[in-house]
Amino acid sequence: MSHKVFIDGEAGTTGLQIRERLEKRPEIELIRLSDDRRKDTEARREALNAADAVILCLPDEAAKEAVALIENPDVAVIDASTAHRVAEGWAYGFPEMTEDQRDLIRAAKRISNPGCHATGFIALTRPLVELGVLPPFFPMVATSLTGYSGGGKAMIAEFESGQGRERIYATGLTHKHLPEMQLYAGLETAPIFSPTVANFAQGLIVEVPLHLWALPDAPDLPTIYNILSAHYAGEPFVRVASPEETAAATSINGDSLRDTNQLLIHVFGQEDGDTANLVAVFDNLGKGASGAAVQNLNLVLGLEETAGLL
Ligand SMILES: NC(=O)C1=CN([C@@H]2O[C@H](COP(=O)(O)OP(=O)(O)OC[C@H]3O[C@@H](n4cnc5c(N)ncnc54)[C@H](OP(=O)(O)O)[C@@H]3O)[C@@H](O)[C@H]2O)C=CC1
Ligand SMILES: CC(=O)N[C@@H](CCC(=O)OP(=O)(O)O)C(=O)O
Repeated sequence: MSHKVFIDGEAGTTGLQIRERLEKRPEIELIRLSDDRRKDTEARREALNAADAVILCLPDEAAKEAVALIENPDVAVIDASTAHRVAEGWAYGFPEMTEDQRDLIRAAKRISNPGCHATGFIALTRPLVELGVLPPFFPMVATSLTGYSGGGKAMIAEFESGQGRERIYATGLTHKHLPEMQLYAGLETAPIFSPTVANFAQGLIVEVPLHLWALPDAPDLPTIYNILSAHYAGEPFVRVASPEETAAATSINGDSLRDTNQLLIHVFGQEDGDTANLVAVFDNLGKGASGAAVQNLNLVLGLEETAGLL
């Protein structure tokens, strides 16, 4: 049986990578609009209502408009934008987050694809909050190093023209991923979050440093490792590096998982030390966007979760 899928925003950075992952799959029939019709409201309305699933790879306002154009109750929507990440009635598209999240996604008609930075932060913290090792009131700090494709077509053009400069941004401490980071990590306050965009195309490293001594029960490093490693055991796309692998990783390149849907976690620190640095490495356009969207699509269409993904 073939499944009709429409990617609204197919010509953009995220959309293009989703198309590349889907067009090789015989069980998926892509509904496509010609270049002169891809922003035409009536053409989009028709495509949005004719699909079994649609993936929105649009700016927030256009994503909201697309959802409003859908009248067919059978259409499943996966929104890659920030528009619905903490909205009522939308399932958060991070299947590995908790035990029941995968089933929530399978049953949902409205799925929000997580933000790239948020994916790393939540992956590192939610299992610890869930088990009470990280209390919800704990003041958190996170940084991120992202490839420039995270800024879409405009930022790609800036860096590829040679004009792009590495920089910290979101300096007002109001990054658009803060609400989803707080909500889905299970925290009472948002983290202080400082991202850096660097001169490589695709990849992301999120870091969450922790003073273990300041946590209520002062857990040691092996406790943190064991919780994360048990939480992600058996996951096809999220892996916690063994202590030996982490000890050997004296530096990490931002683009080391480029073109995959993998997310690799390191728990850095000394076994008997009282500080830790939790690190998540992945592709901002893989597990941080397009790969994650395809994983969610597979779930919502009842297909093999790993189909078409590395
Ligand atoms: N890049 C990334 O790493 C990530 C991006 N996202 C999110 O995914 C969404 C898309 O981002 P990204 O792919 O980077 O952005 P791009 O700017 O690369 O692509 C956006 C696409 O949407 C098209 N578009 C804009 N308005 C409309 C409209 N009204 N109707 C139809 N098409 C429209 C644009 O057309 P045109 O080509 O004419 O400009 C463009 O092709 C955003 O919400 C972004 O926040 C999420 C996670 C990661
Ligand atoms: C380099 C850069 O600008 N990156 C974007 C994140 C892209 C992304 O994942 O966020 P959305 O899905 O929420 O758009 C940013 O930090 O705002």
